[in-house]
Amino acid sequence: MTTPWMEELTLSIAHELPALLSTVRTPGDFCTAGTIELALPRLTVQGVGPVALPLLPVQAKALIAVADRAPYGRGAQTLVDTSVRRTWQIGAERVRIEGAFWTRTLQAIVEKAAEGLGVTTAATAQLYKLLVYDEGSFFIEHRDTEKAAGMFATLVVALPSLHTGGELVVRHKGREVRLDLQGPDPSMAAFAAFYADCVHEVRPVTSGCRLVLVYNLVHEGRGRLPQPPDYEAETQRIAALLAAWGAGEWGSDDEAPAKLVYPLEHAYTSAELSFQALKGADAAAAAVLAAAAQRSGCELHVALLTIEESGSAEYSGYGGRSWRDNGDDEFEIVEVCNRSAVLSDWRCPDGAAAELGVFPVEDGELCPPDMFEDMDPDEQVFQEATGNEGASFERSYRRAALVLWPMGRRLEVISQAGLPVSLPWLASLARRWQDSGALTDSPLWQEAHELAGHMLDAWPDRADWPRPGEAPSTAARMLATLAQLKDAARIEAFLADISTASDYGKSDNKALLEAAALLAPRRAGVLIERIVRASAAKDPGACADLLARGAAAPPPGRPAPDLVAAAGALVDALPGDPTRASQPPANAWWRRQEVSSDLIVDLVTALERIDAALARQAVDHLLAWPKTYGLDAVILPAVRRLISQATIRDTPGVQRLRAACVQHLRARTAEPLQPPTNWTRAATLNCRCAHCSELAGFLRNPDEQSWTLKAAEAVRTHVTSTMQRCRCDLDLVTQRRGSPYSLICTKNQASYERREKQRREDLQDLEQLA
Ligand SMILES: O=C(O)CCC(=O)C(=O)O
Ligand SMILES: [Fe+2]
Repeated sequence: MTTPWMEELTLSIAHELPALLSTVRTPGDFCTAGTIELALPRLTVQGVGPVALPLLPVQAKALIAVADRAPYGRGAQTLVDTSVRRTWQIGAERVRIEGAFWTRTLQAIVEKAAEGLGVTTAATAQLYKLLVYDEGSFFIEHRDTEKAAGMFATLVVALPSLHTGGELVVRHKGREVRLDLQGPDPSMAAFAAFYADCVHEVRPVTSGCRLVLVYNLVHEGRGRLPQPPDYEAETQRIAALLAAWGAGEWGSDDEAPAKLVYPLEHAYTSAELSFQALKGADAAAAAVLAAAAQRSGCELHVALLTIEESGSAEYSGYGGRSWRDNGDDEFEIVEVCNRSAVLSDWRCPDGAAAELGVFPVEDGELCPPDMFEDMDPDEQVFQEATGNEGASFERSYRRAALVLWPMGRRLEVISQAGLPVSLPWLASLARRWQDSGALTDSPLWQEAHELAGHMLDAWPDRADWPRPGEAPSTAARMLATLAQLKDAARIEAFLADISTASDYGKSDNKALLEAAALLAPRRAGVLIERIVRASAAKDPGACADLLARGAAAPPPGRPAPDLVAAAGALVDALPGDPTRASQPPANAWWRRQEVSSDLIVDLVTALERIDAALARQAVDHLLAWPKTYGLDAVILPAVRRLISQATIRDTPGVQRLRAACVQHLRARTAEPLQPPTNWTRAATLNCRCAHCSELAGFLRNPDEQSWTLKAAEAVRTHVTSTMQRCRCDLDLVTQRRGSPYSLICTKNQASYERREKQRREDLQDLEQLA
């Protein structure tokens, strides 16, 4: 529902969100942490001397020997109480830390800390103490007292020293961060900084020794002390906006975008993309959006946005908005004809990669929708005009973007991304549901059921056409997943739907029947009949395979589908009789495949199991149209296979086909078969030109074995092709001597040899069949 004022403003949420975010410019939080490369400094402690890093246990002992028990402040007093604070301290005046790189390292730490805290004015770090935490040391929750004028935060730098435990926990306004300040490597130092009014504690060290330098971060100059950036008001307004979006108050699901894509300002490569690596205003926007998304039930990711555009351009020597192409020519863009926008390389707020794949960006999802109008493309190429085409251009933009959607529309977003994304997603839900052993009322199943519903609503007419060979189609993968989920309602809807789709193929059959087995046999039969009616004319082989599989033993514990009607539909659509209405139109865009013996085997096997009368009718048809169902090419190979199967061998249909083959073979074996007694050979040629007539005379001549045709190449080629077309009993050799060359033709008895081979095969077949 749209409220009246929204109609007036005609603003979309894709305008409103960036407007609110535009005031959020400074990143920063109450606490920040990081690691930095550390060129080892020279650390000297009065009473101990030089201290090696990483810290050695003997030197930890030596440090403790010269250290004091650290006190804690209570009101104006400082007290030592090892039940409140148990750690060792060495005052700054007894610690020297130097080295060629140290000043630079500390400077970099202070800069990073200041940025993380959102401090834009200059800050310096003053060493306060060196703290040594041996096993069992800790510091309970406290706030630091202001130890120097202008101090606004505490900076802790952990020096390389092996230990476990000792995490620093910082709390502020109901939020908490827990930091393990142990560099990942001895050449790294970890640091943390937090505003002075934050409550913090150090958890007990459970082994080893924790060694930290504590600094006061001091504000230079006059003016108000830095404060943690507070975008609470913005966060609240954005959270309210997002909540309204999720509740449909910015328009129904059809009107309001399902997701929002907010491009960032800085450039990031795919490798460096993460919430943690965002800079400046990007980091600020991400932090506010992350908090607002969490409060309003939205999911937030960062991803790479790629926009590609192409269209027409014009050569322009003058003004206007134009770009200089690498040469001297100037072009102006006339019209953007194609635009594609996709998201990839997803990351979660916690830094993990999200396996989401490539998502399209739909109209109305970019924030703001016109953001690319003023932006320079990352790449732009102009193509000069050619003879029949005007000048054109291609360009692309690449930006990191924050992407969010209401949790309630997540499945819609995934299905909107298309089958390459939604199908694996559904399969993973199904697998997880099956592994969990849960029932169909579990949330996981419901989620899968809902996603499948979205996918069926958007199922493409031809999911993946043309389809690569025998790979299972997307339809088959969908059906297998629905069968895994035992989702009878969606299977039913899907089978009713794909029955008219033109991309059904043989490789779908297994999945199709496994899914159909979850339906009532009668209903399964009706749906299978529809599929056969829609596909039999185009692919009778696939339909025959479907019926043969369906008529075979059903999966254990499942009734067989009722296939009589589907079988009838296939028999009606069998190819052959050109007067049948079910025959494909002459202008069909597909070409029917040749009838194969597979079709006959499947057809007869299926029909003999499903309905004897239909089997009889089908066999009548096969024998009535020998041009389509050639006895030698199709029927005989099928019969050989059919009689090798004990369960089908003796059925009436197979017996009739066998009898027809036997009759055909007997007739052929009765014909006389003798080798030629002289040089006369068959001379029925399909050309009467002078050369071919001369050839015919030679073939008929009982006394001539060889003939030489000395003629130009064109003539030799022509006569050769006649001989090949008419399968003359001749061996050919070209004699490359003299001009023109000569074609020497020598008679053989190839046709007799072919017949003789055929005879041997026929006799073998007869022995097997009769
Ligand atoms: O050891 C730390 O990480 C913090 C120490 C601390 O809180 C303090 O010295 O006040
Ligand atoms: Fe402290």
